[in-house]
Amino acid sequence: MPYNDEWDIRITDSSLRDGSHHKRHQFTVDEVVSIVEALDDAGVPVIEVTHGDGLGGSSFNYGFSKTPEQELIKAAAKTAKRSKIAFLMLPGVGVKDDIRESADNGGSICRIATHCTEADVSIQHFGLARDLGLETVGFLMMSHTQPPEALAKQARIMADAGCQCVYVVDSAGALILEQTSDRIAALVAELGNDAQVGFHGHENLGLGVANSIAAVRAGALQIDGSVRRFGAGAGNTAVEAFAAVCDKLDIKTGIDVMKIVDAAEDVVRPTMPSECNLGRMEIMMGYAGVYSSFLKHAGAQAERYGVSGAEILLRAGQRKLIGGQEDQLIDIALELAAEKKS
Ligand SMILES: C[C@H](O)CC(=O)C(=O)O
Ligand SMILES: [Mn+2]
Repeated sequence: MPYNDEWDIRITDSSLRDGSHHKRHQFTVDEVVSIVEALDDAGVPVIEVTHGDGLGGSSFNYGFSKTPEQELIKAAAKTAKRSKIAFLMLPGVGVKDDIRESADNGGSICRIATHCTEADVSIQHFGLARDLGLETVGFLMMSHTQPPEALAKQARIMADAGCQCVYVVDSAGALILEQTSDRIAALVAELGNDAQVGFHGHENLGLGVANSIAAVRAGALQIDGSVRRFGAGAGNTAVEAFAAVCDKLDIKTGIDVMKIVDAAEDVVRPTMPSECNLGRMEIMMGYAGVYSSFLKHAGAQAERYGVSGAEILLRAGQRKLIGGQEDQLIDIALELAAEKKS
């Protein structure tokens, strides 16, 4: 079943949220306005704008924002003519008042993210979002760590709480083709008509676009990406490449391929501090199953303690660290430094 009359699937661009990790949360209002203008004009249906770690993420632990995220959400909503503006919140990092403020500032899609075994912490937030008349999306982060059946049970908790689309979130860019489609298929089977299923990919093993196509073939109706891959780790599925592939496969996205490739090159790239690399640290994240937003934190600790960033990430994967445990990267760096001395 297609998403609606216009699209077979709906694409959400996350460059102004997931890209915030790569930019160390330094977006300005002018940058947000120029990116939203270009994406809106290219037909991107949804644009997500928030601190990389969601509402309330601006902090010592995650990194302070240059511009308050509510100003960015407001500017995005004022600029967009057709695109809807989404925002992300992680219960505990953000609070319910952040959702109310984002809605007041023009955000219309509330995306609630939890670790993929802890969907129950999202229940009250989905309730609030629906009461406010917002569209709702649920994010099961680090989905590679759980088998399809376990993820489907967590998706059911979100759907029963009022979530209208549950995402398999490959936070570590660790899923490989069938591992993606098996998870999507399990959620589709569990949710039926109760909620849609989505996929959020990362490029740490170079599989973002291929995994997203596998997800669509397994029944996903919503797909995330970031123009120019502007996201954490090696970045997200490139929206422009994915839109082009969909066009060739006759999957309707509503995105104008010529306009989105221009937006990627001429508007988004100049706002990026650098291209999102697929170097040894990023590959290690996909290989070891590490949360993509750990990249900058691991890099900083590697430099501070004179140890290998790739080693830090490998150990983070072995310890199965999850979002919120950024401080443990310091312990690992200290441990590696001590081993180096002895
Ligand atoms: C808060 C995270 O950055 C959410 C996300 O994009 C992911 O887990 O991937
Ligand atoms: Mn992500």
